[in-house]
Amino acid sequence: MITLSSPKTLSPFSFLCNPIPKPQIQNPKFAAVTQYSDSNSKPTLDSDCESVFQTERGLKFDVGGTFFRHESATGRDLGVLAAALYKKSKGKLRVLDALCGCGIRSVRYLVEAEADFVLANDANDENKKVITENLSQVESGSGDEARWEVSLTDANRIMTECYLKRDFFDLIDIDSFGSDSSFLRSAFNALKLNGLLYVTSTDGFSSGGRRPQQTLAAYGAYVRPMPYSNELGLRMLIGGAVREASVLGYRVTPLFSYYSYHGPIFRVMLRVNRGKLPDNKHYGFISYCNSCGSSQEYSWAELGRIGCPCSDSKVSKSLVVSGPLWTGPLHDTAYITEMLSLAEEWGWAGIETGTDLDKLLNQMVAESDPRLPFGYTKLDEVASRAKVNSPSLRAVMSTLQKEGYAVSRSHIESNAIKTNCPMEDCIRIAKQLQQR
Ligand SMILES: C[S@@+](CC[C@H](N)C(=O)[O-])C[C@H]1O[C@@H](n2cnc3c(N)ncnc32)[C@H](O)[C@@H]1O
Repeated sequence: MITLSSPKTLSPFSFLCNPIPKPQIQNPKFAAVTQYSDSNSKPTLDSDCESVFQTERGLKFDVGGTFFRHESATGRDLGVLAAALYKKSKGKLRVLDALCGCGIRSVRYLVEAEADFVLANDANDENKKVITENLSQVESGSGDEARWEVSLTDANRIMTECYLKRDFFDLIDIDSFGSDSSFLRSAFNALKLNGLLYVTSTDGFSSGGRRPQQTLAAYGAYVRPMPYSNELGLRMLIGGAVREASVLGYRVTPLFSYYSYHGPIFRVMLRVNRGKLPDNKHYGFISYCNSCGSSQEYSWAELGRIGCPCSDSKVSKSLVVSGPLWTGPLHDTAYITEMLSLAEEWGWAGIETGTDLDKLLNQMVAESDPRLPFGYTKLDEVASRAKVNSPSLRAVMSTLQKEGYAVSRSHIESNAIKTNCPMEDCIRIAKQLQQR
């Protein structure tokens, strides 16, 4: 039962006295607002509609002039599921929503994941009214019993303040514009051991390999153009977190990795523990040969053998290399399976959007098959190399399975497959299918 009460605002921090410049708030053309009506809970995207909407669970949100993206709803759904699993297993959940916008995630963490406490922070003090009004749907409590607080400061500042007070969180959500890398270190510091860090990037240009100097600065990875750029984006994000975590003596494990072309948005849920990655396991390099279309992974120890079997010369103009990046699993299968059962138990089909969460989570389970390699193979690329029309996804997958290869769809690219079948055999199969 949600009751109304007055909000409590976090006091300013006197000892961190450098004034933080007001962040550049993008005036987003994407911030079209979704309106839900009581009669029809399916949203319609319409930038002219009112800025108030209601979720299927009766929560009302005013997005006011805040940055609100309807398309981020699936990312919010996944975050809430993970938070609820954490609460179920640990019995306690304290969340820091470090860039909360209108506070929609904060409310959802409180009501749907039953968080004990949420600190909702946003640097834009013009958002205060909207955030507090939205959070006022949940009783605020007071003192040790406080269920939520609002803070209006820079995310790094609030996380550093919490760390210095030894006030640690079970889950920190960093939903930033562009790259989140500047928030990582203070987020690790403010997180409990075994806690969850939900990080974001909306930097599709960089993962496309068009700004290698920028990816080097932000994520410590030199990223070049490769056909599976959106998976590179996720791996670059995780790799950046691996690097930052190891500076502090932590290691991260991805629980799920989610890409959406709306934005685009790259979101990764990481579990953070003390310790280093053994021998830089899963933190290495990937090569792609533009000539033959094959990809290969290399650990740091294998850097000396970078090359493509299709070329006599080791250094080929056709070969591009990106890294270091996360080369390990994008998802923890057991964890996604738990998320799936919870979504089913709740009767969830995407609480805000009606998205088919079951389908998404099932695809994530399928693409977690340990036999499947880095990247995905776009069927258009296969068709172009085979000089045939693009084959049907279903026919290619069924042929690959019959030939004993591992294969799955990719939640990242609809007309692509993940497979351990070499490109030359994919080309052969595409030609055979064309002849039928
Ligand atoms: C992508 S929006 C957040 C959307 C929100 N989490 C949601 O689910 O709808 C990013 C927010 O970060 C805030 N912001 C930008 N820079 C910040 C900073 N350095 N510290 C804290 N908040 C910041 C902006 O005011 C904006 O509301």
